[in-house]
Amino acid sequence: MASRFVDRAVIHLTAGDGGNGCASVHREKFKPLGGPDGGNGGNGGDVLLVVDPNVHTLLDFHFRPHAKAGNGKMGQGSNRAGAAGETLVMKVPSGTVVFTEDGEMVADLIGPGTTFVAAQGGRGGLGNAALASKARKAPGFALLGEPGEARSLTLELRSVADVGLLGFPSAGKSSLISVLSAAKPKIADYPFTTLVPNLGVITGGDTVFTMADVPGLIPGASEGKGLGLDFLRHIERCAVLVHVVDCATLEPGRDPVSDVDALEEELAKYTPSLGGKLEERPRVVVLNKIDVPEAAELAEFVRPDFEARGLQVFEVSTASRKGLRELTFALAAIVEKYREAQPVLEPEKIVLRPLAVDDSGFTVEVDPEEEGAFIIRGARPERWIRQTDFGNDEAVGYLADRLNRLGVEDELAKLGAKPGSPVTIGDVQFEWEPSTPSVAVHLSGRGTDVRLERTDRIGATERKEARRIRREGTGEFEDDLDVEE
Ligand SMILES: Nc1nc2c(ncn2[C@@H]2O[C@H](COP(=O)(O)OP(=O)(O)OP(=O)(O)O)[C@@H](O)[C@H]2O)c(=O)[nH]1
Ligand SMILES: [Mg+2]
Repeated sequence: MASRFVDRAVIHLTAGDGGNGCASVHREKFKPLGGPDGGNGGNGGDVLLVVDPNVHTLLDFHFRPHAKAGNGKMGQGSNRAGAAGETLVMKVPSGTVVFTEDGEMVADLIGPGTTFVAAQGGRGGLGNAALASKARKAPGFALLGEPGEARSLTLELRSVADVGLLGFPSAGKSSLISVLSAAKPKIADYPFTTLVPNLGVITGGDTVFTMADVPGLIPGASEGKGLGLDFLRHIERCAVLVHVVDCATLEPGRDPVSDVDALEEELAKYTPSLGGKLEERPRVVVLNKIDVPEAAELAEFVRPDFEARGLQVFEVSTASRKGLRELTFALAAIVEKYREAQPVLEPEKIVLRPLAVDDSGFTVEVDPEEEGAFIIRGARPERWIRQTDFGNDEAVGYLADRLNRLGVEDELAKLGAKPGSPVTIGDVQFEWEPSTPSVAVHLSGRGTDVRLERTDRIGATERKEARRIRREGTGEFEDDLDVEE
């Protein structure tokens, strides 16, 4: 029998790459030297996790843990933007909690439609039309699309049930759900029948509530015995915990009071990762199997012990269906009370995006591994590196201008960088060439494309068009551009 608990899955997601921008020059009959008209590349598709009410387990991810969204298409001439890459939607059950590889919780997805942007598509690169400016009238280059984000995430399912059942294996937890609701979980006389929590919907008077049954718990579970404590995350959200006690067990050393005590001891060792404390959750005791005469006697005998602890006690038999009505109504009342005390949470259609961080800064440090070398860090410089086609001198010149304008050069000079000092940004290392006036002239931003007439004046209309493309195409780039007009 598999002892693996399946409501946890590690998935590997790759968002789509952004399409490259296009460097193109407008051509018309009798007017061979037109302005730049290369379109922007399309953004890569995101990978989204979306809560779907028809999905109940994470099992699918177990078998198919890899997923990739569509790439953005390249921009083209005549100002044609590349199509955006297709978004990939992965359907998850309500109650899915998402963790990063470092174990940091990044999303807790509850309610149909709740969406988490799990991996962001790379931005498309700007085409040369959008890069045109007064100083760089006909750029002979375009920006590369950025690679899509690649991430490994751990998904964990925590039921959003109102009532959580606890009990030794074979106490009758699954049986109880099956007689109280329409759920038909697997019931058998061997322990650990339940490997995946079952969920049942129960009606008590005007109250409709859910009940989750979790795999049997045994002493030592907190050290990993049996199925361990992993599945306790399923009851973290429950309004009330129900101890289901087998009063008919013939196992030596077991009786209702010590069973409950043993499980309470294990519970105390579990730290809910969603916060809150399980100790504070209300509990009731269900003494099961009273259709067996000895069990009925035992139940009657131990009832006062539990009541003395302030616990509500119900004697039931899922076999002869005794005591179920009372139990149902009592649970409905506790759930009602709990709901009234909770702030109303309607997370319809919530979209969780990674936090927007301030990416304007950068740092320059001495490279600890290479003498006389430097490392530049920062979201913008690193992005600019990814956008640069290093096979194109003009594109490299544009990068140098951007870095210079950000203040990277000043900072390097301050730290004592010399011409030729190795400088690393992201995945790329190059030799630092300070833009002395002569260099600056060399990288003046004029088109180096032989088809371009360098004196060609760019008209106001073209500049306006470039602005429009920037705005409409990939507006998010605005602050990245160092276009002086
Ligand atoms: N006589 C009697 N047997 C019962 C009653 N309730 C459950 N059983 C039996 O107890 C056994 C275990 O029942 P389950 O509902 O599978 O128990 P469980 O607590 O879900 O067990 P695990 O999933 O293994 O933790 C089965 O053989 C049931 O038929 C009852 O009220 N009376
Ligand atoms: Mg069961």
